[in-house]
Amino acid sequence: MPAPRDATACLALADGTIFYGKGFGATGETVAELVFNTAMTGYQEIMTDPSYAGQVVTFTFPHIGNTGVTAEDDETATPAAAGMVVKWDPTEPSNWRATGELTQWLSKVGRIGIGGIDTRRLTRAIRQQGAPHVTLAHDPEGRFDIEKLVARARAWKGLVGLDLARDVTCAQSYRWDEKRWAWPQGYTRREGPGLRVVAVDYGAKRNILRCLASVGCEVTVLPATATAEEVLALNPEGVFLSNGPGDPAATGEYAVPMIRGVLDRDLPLFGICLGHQMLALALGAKTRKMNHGHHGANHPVKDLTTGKVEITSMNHGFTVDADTLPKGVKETHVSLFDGTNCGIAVEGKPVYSVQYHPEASPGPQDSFYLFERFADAMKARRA
Ligand SMILES: NC(=O)CC[C@H](N)C(=O)O
Repeated sequence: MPAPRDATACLALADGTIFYGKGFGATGETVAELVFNTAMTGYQEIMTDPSYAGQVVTFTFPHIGNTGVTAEDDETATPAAAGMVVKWDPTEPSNWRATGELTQWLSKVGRIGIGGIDTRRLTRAIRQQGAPHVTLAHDPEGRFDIEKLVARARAWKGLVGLDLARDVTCAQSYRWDEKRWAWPQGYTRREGPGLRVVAVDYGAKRNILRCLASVGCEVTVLPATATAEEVLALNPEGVFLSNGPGDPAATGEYAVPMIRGVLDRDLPLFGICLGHQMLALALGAKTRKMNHGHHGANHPVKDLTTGKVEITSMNHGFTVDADTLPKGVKETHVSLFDGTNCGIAVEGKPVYSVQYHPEASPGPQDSFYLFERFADAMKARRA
């Protein structure tokens, strides 16, 4: 199919399918895995979630841009997602919190956007093919060498075996001292008692650190490659393993020895998403790549202990294989969409993790209790 005359951007899938559209944001080319996210809000939080490194995000919700952008919604300093695909041209912002426009912000942060795409057709292709490899190109002159773009997508090796946490982690350890809180409506912030938590940063979202602070944690953040000795030298009362991009098995090469060293000390330990997957690996389980993963803000998850269902925020393309969980480790949560594992706990110990995002951002806050559980475990240990 020849490029339509007004096309200024192009999305080339590795199987040769081409989508033309209108470019916005940065110009140039990027190669990545293509996923879709079904959240109706929170495009800025999604674009700045470090877990999206190596991925281009298709937004299935059509009104993108309508709340503009504000630095308050950045989940990290520089966005990790490689680019964004939307149905319409981004909408003009109309929101009191907006300090800027999505398109200008995207240019500033050097990420490519493409609008005018049949995102329903594209989403079906993602579901059928399994998150495809793509090249996204934006050229205001509309010059696209389609063969080259497809060849580049085909040549890319993909996320399996790729450790990206090293790229997005903090360069140095730091104390989380922001005085902004995050908790569900009606919740009263817990003052003190200053629970000493070490959070290992594999690409941590800021709202996780805010949630920890909101339940009374004093958080020191350490880079992804921190060793057990470095973590324990800070005399933590609890250790947190963050979310992050890439293949957990690749990241596990350095994370697993650290986690095992911490597990030996019987400290409360809590992990989210990549942190969940790496805790599972450290306990001896296996992870695998999913077809197209889970990316959205309305995923039902069942708590197998209480029978309650929570609506959760999700963003993962790998999953823990529950059949490989060793004795003494129980499955605590499952996805009601496809039955995949959504949580584990070590029996009799305050060591647990979840595949989804209790910090929301964006999404519902049903699962905030997990942060309180972590704080309670540390307090119980003190007592
Ligand atoms: N949000 C995350 O931490 C994602 C974890 C992992 N990179 C995955 O895609 O499954």
